[in-house]
Amino acid sequence: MPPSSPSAGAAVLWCNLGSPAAPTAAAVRPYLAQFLGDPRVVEIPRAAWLPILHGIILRVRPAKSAAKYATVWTPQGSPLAVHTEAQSRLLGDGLAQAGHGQVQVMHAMRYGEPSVETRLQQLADAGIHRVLVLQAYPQYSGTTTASMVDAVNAWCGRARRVPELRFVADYHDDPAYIDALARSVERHWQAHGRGAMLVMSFHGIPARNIKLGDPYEQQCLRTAELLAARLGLPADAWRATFQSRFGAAEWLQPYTEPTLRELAKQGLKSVDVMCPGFPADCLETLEEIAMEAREAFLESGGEAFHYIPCLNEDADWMAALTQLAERHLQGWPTRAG
Ligand SMILES: C=CC1=C(C)c2cc3[nH]c(cc4nc(cc5[nH]c(cc1n2)c(C)c5CCC(=O)O)C(CCC(=O)O)=C4C)c(C)c3C=C
Ligand SMILES: [Fe+2]
Ligand SMILES: [Fe+2]
Repeated sequence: MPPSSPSAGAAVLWCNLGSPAAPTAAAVRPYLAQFLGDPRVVEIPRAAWLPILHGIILRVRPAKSAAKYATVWTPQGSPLAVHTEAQSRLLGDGLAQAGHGQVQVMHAMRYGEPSVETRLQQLADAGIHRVLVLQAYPQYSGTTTASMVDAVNAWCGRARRVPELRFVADYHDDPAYIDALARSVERHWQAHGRGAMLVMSFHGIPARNIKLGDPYEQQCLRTAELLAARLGLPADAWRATFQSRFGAAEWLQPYTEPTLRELAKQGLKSVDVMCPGFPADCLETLEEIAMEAREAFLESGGEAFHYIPCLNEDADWMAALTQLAERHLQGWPTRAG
């Protein structure tokens, strides 16, 4: 298809946060510089924040983060990158099977590679001028979802031919997403038995963002309520918590690890922990939850900690994602012939 053809189908860009290129301080430093230099992520005035970021944080954190990444890294790369790429391939297969053979699916990362900019340029070079931006963030947050839109807009700001664009803001209450999560919990219970409580841990954000209008907390709580209802859990059998606090400011509460410690001290012996806001396992789930939070629970008197993996390449989840993409592709030329 020549690059200027007006009917070269459409593309889905499956976007996730991204990982460093390697679990080394040298590779983590530029990744963190890009991530923590994003004004959507840290909303402290630049003049105050950049000296702290470059003078303190980027001197200390890369080595510590790299050591954590090393504990979860796979021969194929970071778990987040491996799962995101596989999901993109499976979404392409799902759309092709549903008859949308003209849709090209690619994955892109907000920080690191393959960047949103790289992918938009590749699509433009291939003559594709309709792009559906679908993000691996079921719950909307300005820190993540809007930041991805910024990256798309940054490329568009330099492009001569701007593609027709669609963004999916969130799918926190999508019945097929909730159902895929529920089935993954049920499968886990069948294989490993059922803990006395299900803790659903979401990535945190600063509490201030909520006061300024970010719907993230409300959407996380809605996901958790819908999932608990779908599983038939009474109110005292589940909790929604927030993890990965960064810095000294107040973040969304209750915090995951202190909650797990507290529950264990109150006599809870067994717990199932899952991370419904992360479609792909990553540092924050495999290291912070499945390793660190486990240790905290067991240290505090808990006896059985079961981590329920993220949806990753789960078939129900991939079907849910395919349906979501199909709904948002409507009206675009997606079928051959
Ligand atoms: C200042 C801070 C941060 C905000 C706000 C934030 C929001 C946020 N993040 C995710 C998803 C992920 N975050 C991941 C890693 C990670 N997050 C922060 C900081 C903030 N996140 C840092 C500094 C890091 C890097 C690791 C570290 O040094 O601690 C990841 C994992 C990436 C990987 O490579 O595995 C994900 C995924 C969401 C969904 C979110 C807001 C809703
Ligand atoms: Fe994060
Ligand atoms: Fe973390």
